[in-house]
Amino acid sequence: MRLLNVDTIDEARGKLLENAAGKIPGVEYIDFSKGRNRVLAEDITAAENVPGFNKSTVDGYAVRAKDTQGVSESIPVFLDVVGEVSMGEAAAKIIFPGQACYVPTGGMLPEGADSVVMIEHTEKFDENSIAVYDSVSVGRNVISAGEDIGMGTVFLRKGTLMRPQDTGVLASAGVSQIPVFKPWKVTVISTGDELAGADGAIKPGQTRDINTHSLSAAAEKNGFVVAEKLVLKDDRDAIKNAISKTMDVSDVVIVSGGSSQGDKDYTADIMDELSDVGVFTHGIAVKPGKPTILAYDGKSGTILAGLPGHPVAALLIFELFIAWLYRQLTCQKEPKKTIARITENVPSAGGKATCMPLELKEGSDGVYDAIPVLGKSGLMTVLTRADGYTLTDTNSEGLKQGEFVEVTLF
Ligand SMILES: Nc1nc2c(c(=O)[nH]1)N[C@H]1C(S)=C(S)[C@@H](COP(=O)(O)OP(=O)(O)OC[C@H]3O[C@@H](n4cnc5c(N)ncnc54)[C@H](O)[C@@H]3O)O[C@H]1N2
Ligand code: MOO
Repeated sequence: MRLLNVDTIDEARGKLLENAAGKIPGVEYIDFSKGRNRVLAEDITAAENVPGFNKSTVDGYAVRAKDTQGVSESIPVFLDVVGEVSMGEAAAKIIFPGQACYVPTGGMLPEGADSVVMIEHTEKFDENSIAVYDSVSVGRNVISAGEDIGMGTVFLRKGTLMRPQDTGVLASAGVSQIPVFKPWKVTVISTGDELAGADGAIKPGQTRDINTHSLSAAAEKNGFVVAEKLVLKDDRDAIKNAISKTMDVSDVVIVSGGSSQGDKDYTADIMDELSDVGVFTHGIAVKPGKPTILAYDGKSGTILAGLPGHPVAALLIFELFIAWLYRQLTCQKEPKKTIARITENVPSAGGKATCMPLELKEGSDGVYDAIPVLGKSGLMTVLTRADGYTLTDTNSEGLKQGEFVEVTLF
């Protein structure tokens, strides 16, 4: 009997991290506006205050708050209007007690003013004065200089996966070039005599190639660059040649199919032959994905991953190991999780962690119900129906109806 000597998920991750510790991606500087989905390689410190001046958040009159103490709709205070601030220009006047200055929303507060009364709470009294019918406190209707970001403070951390709001905050602070981790170059090789393309009719016994496309899409989703996509027959030499060639131009070479124990399952042997560290994991205690192969070649600095041919397993294992490793090496946070209530019992896979796809529906009490999407790992719709997955412990007895679990969203 040839049984795989399986690692737990944590053991396999530990070995991956240890062997690929040198794979921390290099750093490149790019225009901040092109940063979406890239990962910051350094903390970003503000070289200027944001905003750079005390800024009104309303159209109104800049005043000294003290002057409006005790004021109400029936007891106004009369202030002299000494001028008007223009948008985009420095406020020239100084506001002394008893004075006010018109300021538009976004305009700069004149020196001496510490608050703004909204225009609708004032009335023109004569050419040069207003009646104020509202009492304001210091800072009212004002964003203070540096309130958003103080000069010299770190406002984005290394490891941030850039979202639109991060692009916005960089713009606000005048940071035009940002250091980001270089994306890994990933080659995706699908193997199998049965594989056919997406176009045209297929013959009985053929299967349309899914993994080349889904794994390339997963690579791109994680910010990687797909170096090559190849679809090969179960031909040992052809597979070996392809892996050997693409190792020179890739950080990761993924081979889907041929990971198991069949007569034509060459992937593990080939990866072992081509890498100096060799295969350090063949078999992981996870369902789906048990036959996964992990190897490392220190000479070329290539991670070799043999993913199971079953498309659901291939995609989940990519996320659990390859995307996870990149996140670890680039100091990223793990994807957000939500809590949801399992709607039915799901038995455990016996000594294996289960990566269970789940569909989320909002329950009557506002808490998410998590409906297990049951189905074999050869059925791609299992993942299209799912909103995320939960990962059970290796020794778990399974999921119990009504139990709350953490769901990682896709
Ligand atoms: N005797 C055993 N057989 C199998 C075991 C086992 O432990 N003992 N494990 C099963 C599990 S679990 C998995 S997962 C698969 C892994 O198989 P391979 O990685 O060797 O992949 P193949 O045999 O080549 O293919 C499996 C299945 O997936 C389809 N496939 C493969 N590549 C693609 C692709 N690019 N796009 C779409 N579908 C693909 C292929 O046609 C097969 O149906 O082994 C089990 N067997
Ligand atoms: O790994 Mo297999 O994916 O359990 O189907």
